[in-house]
Amino acid sequence: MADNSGNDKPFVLASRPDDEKGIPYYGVDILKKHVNVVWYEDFLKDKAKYSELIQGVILWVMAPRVDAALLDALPNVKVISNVGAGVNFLDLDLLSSRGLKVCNTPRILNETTADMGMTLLLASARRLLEGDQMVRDPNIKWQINFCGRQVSGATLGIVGMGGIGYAVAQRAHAFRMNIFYHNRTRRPQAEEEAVGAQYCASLEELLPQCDFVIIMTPLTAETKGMFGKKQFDLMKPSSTIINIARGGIINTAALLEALQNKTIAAAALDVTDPEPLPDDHPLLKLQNVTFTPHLGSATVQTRSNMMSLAVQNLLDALSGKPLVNQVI
Ligand SMILES: O=CC(=O)O
Repeated sequence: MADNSGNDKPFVLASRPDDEKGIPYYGVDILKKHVNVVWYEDFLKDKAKYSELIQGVILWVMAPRVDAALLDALPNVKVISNVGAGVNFLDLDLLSSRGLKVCNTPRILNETTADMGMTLLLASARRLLEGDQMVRDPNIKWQINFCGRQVSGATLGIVGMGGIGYAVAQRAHAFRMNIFYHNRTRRPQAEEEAVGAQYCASLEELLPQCDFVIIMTPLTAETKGMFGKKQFDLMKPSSTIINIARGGIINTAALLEALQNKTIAAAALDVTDPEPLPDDHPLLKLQNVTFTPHLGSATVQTRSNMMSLAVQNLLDALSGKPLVNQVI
């Protein structure tokens, strides 16, 4: 492509590294090797300079926000390339009505995200953060009889048996957990001896049996608010809910009530609705909730791989090559 930069790399819009959701330094290096980066803030300051040049947008942790106003200002944009698997935050109808391609980076984050799912499960079960606080804080009495909940041999329910769900099941199997799963379609591979998960056709069947329930399903119109009062009422009072998918799958008010009323024992949340939670949100006051700030795929190795794949997707889309990771 001819441009005024003295090279043939396409111009691509992205979020600046010092933004809250900006690209980290290792991502910037990968990006700059292959494209001319226009930082979103620079674009906002001088739209006339960049509008016509920009052919693609790289989305890092859902930023920058792609809406009709942005697309109106980018007449030559052809592809939106997401560094991540879930694209629930994009208006796919709008993007397809404008003839744009959307790509994502599924699969390469499965193992890392499953590691995080198990990390949250273990941390919540064994009260890791409360124990850490107890050791550090001179105002909290050090006590050796500070018990958590048993993981080995306990029963895990996996809601959403895609690639990440399967990787969680493999890890849970190594912990000798009994595994149940619920998925729109049955996954025979998960039921084989190597993992030994048992299928439940409904949440009604799955939830009452489980000590831990981990949510791994994408956020769609069908899964939005999938966990509300009715589902928490079906869970054991000693059970823990873990969400490493999207905050909106759980009704936040119902979760708060379930935790406050001891309908369930604990929660471990990598994602919330809203995200982040406002500083004064009552969930933040509860000791039996373990939080992480949407870190499912957050290792430098995996996030670098995701960035490389997203850039490759973008370049393929611009050069008209067949797309492996095309959402629309
Ligand atoms: O949340 C992260 C992703 O969708 O990849």
